[in-house]
Amino acid sequence: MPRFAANLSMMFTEYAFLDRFKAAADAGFRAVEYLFPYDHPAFEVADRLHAAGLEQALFNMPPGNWAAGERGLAALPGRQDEFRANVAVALDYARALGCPRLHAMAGITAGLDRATAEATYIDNIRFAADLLADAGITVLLEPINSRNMPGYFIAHQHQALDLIDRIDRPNVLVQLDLYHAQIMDGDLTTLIHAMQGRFGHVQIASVPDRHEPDEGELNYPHLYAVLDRLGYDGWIGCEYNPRGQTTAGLGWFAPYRTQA
Ligand SMILES: O=C(O)C(=O)[C@H](O)CO
Ligand SMILES: [Mg+2]
Repeated sequence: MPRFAANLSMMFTEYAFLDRFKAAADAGFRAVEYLFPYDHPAFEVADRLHAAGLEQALFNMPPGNWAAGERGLAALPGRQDEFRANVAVALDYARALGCPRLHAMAGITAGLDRATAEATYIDNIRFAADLLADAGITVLLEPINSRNMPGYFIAHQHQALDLIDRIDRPNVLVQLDLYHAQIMDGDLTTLIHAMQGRFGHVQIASVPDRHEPDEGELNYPHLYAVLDRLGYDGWIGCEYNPRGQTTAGLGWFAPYRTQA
């Protein structure tokens, strides 16, 4: 049975961030993910997580200047020192939260020399993987669709798989966001089978509107069954924008709530 993690960057936004943990637990979730916890001290975030009895499934390493349009640093030549300092920051938070997965965003590399960006990325992700391995943390790489994030370093699943082969570290896996994968690649049942063992986290949202997974062109109950048959026992992150009030849109979650 699938196990779902509420994404607190997109869900329960009716509440202040630190209050979303209890809201998610009250709605029946047993795990959460979000983009960035860094506006709050790690101990404060951990206190809310633990008070709500939740697991921390995933969060992102610091992405550079998000407000200025930066979307990660890992593939940006000349930003290696900042990226590597950010890995240490994320590690501190991951230890406080007991989080075994960190997403390393690559950055907007349109206009940059591709070979240089790839070499920078491989070196940086190797650094992150080696630093995080002792803490038992997996580094995740996520292809992001070019409609939502034009110019982002990787948009297709095969690009991430190729880079992971070249990075050659056992604790580097794909963050398989099925919303992005449908937009850029499609054929998801075959794709998931082909990627068995290569992804360490899954995320979902409706396509094309990125709402609850009960509308749009994807048959998510079929995809949950595919993941189950492959023995995927990780979390499925609900990275969607609710159509309205978060709990009003959780009808899709009812059949899975006891397994959450
Ligand atoms: O954009 C996504 O789907 C993600 O999961 C990134 O972590 C945030 O942009
Ligand atoms: Mg995602």
